[in-house]
Amino acid sequence: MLPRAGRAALPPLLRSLRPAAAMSTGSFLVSQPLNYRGGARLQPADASGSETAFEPATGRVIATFTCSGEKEVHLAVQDAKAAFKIWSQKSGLERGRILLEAARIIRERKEEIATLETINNGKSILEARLDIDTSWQCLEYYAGLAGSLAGEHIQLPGGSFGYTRREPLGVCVGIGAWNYPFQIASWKSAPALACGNAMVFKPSPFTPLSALLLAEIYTEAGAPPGLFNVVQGGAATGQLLCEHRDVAKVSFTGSVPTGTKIMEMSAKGIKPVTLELGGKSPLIIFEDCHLENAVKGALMANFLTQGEVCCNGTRVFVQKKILDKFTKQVVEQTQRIKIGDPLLEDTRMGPLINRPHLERVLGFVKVAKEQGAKVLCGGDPYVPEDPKLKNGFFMRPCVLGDCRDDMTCVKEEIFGPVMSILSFDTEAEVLERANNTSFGLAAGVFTRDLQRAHRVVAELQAGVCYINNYNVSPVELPFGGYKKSGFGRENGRVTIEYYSQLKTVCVEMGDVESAF
Ligand SMILES: NC(=O)c1ccc[n+]([C@@H]2O[C@H](COP(=O)([O-])OP(=O)(O)OC[C@H]3O[C@@H](n4cnc5c(N)ncnc54)[C@H](O)[C@@H]3O)[C@@H](O)[C@H]2O)c1
Ligand SMILES: O=CCc1c[nH]c2ccc(O)cc12
Repeated sequence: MLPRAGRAALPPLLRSLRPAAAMSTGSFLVSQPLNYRGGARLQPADASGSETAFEPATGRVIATFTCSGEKEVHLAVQDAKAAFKIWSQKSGLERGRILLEAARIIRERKEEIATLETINNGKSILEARLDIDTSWQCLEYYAGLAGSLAGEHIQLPGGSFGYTRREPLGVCVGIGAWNYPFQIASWKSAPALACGNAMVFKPSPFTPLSALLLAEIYTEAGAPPGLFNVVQGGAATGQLLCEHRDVAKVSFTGSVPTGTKIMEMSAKGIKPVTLELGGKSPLIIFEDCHLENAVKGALMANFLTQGEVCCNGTRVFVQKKILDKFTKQVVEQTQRIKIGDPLLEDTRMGPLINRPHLERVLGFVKVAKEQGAKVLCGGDPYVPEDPKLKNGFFMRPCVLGDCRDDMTCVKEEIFGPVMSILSFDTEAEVLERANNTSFGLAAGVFTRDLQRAHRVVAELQAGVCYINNYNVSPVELPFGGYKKSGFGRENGRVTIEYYSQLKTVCVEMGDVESAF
């Protein structure tokens, strides 16, 4: 085991986060620099504007920070390049050992990281803890794979042979969305580092904080300075990263419009990209399902992280015979969801990410009503009793009935707690309708008929399909989309291929047979 830095060597954010009192709703503030480069937190060398981060539960500003300009982005990439030289020479086993140590530290600090995530994102502490679990599990998983990365040996005529080497790409850029800040940083960095790459990560400017903890943890675990760097900023900073000539790959999680721009920029530099984009996923409930599980599945498919989840099954197709019974139970359970201070143990839904996003989601509900959908519950702003939450970005989770395929709420990604219920008659009909979208991230089926379940998922145009469950994401399984929901995968063995390149070596054991 490599030596760990002592507690006294801990950088300031980590230490400042330790006192529990500073980690309660309505009191957390950050004033330290939020960039991380070369193994230390620092102010960026130059600026491209500034941003503010909020605590969604109270509407308070918790951090104001400088967005990185061209110089800072360049320095971060250079630091990553220097670290890459050292890191890529280590054996997979050595890299795996450091990832394992980082996973252990994340587990040890789970409560602190989850609390920070809840304060900055608004998701319930219960969910934040699960996110952190999936994060350290991801590091453990790729730590395990790192030691077994290998090429092939291929026998050729006359004793000659060839072999392949799986080599890292170099400096990889990760660009994240705000809904799973720590998890996105972990899911991108773990496979990248396991393969021998270095990374510069840019979080969403709405959630700049938790990626810094990950950076500090990698350093504490023994990663060379510069191996994992954090630059803060929005579109301009992201663009500088994508266009930098020393960046070998971009892995992006976010919206389709931004994904399109990232792909255009990467195309100019012939850089491989992974795009984890949006969705409007179908969840199909057949009349022979286990109803209680299907109802639970529909809530899981729609209301985690206030509905701000890319793979949510927001088009809930229910076979006619069970429509009324299913809808009644879904509405009853949705109305029981406890909304409030996300740091309280019994809260199950916190605030949305910010005021403009809340207004946007409420706007979708308004349009749905105008287009003939029936609001069966929620869909309005919510003001918790606790006075410190009166400026928070809360709404009540919404179930829309009488939905049709041509409605805006059924066609567009809302990214909030709004479930649209649609009815159907036959398997062929529902498959046709479920696939009638330009997205293809996820899909779900609830049925007791195993043959039907597999027949239906084989026809669904989606990268991730669930049978009799929804929104579980074990790190062993690849995750990613079809169609406009993106390409490339995160998690699972296959992601190694997205963070490495194959070199073929051809070895001649005889004389050269020249054609000349
Ligand atoms: N498929 C997935 O795994 C997944 C996961 C989470 C979120 N999402 C999607 O992300 C969206 C919500 O997240 P968001 O609002 O943060 O998305 P977004 O596309 O607005 O921003 C994502 C990231 O890209 C950066 N960015 C913005 N413009 C850029 C540019 N021109 N060049 C480089 N970087 C740029 C942002 O600063 C942010 O860090 C939803 O559509 C959701 O479905 C998808
Ligand atoms: O929000 C969409 C799905 C998701 C949940 N956690 C992560 C982490 C990294 C991603 O690229 C996507 C997701």
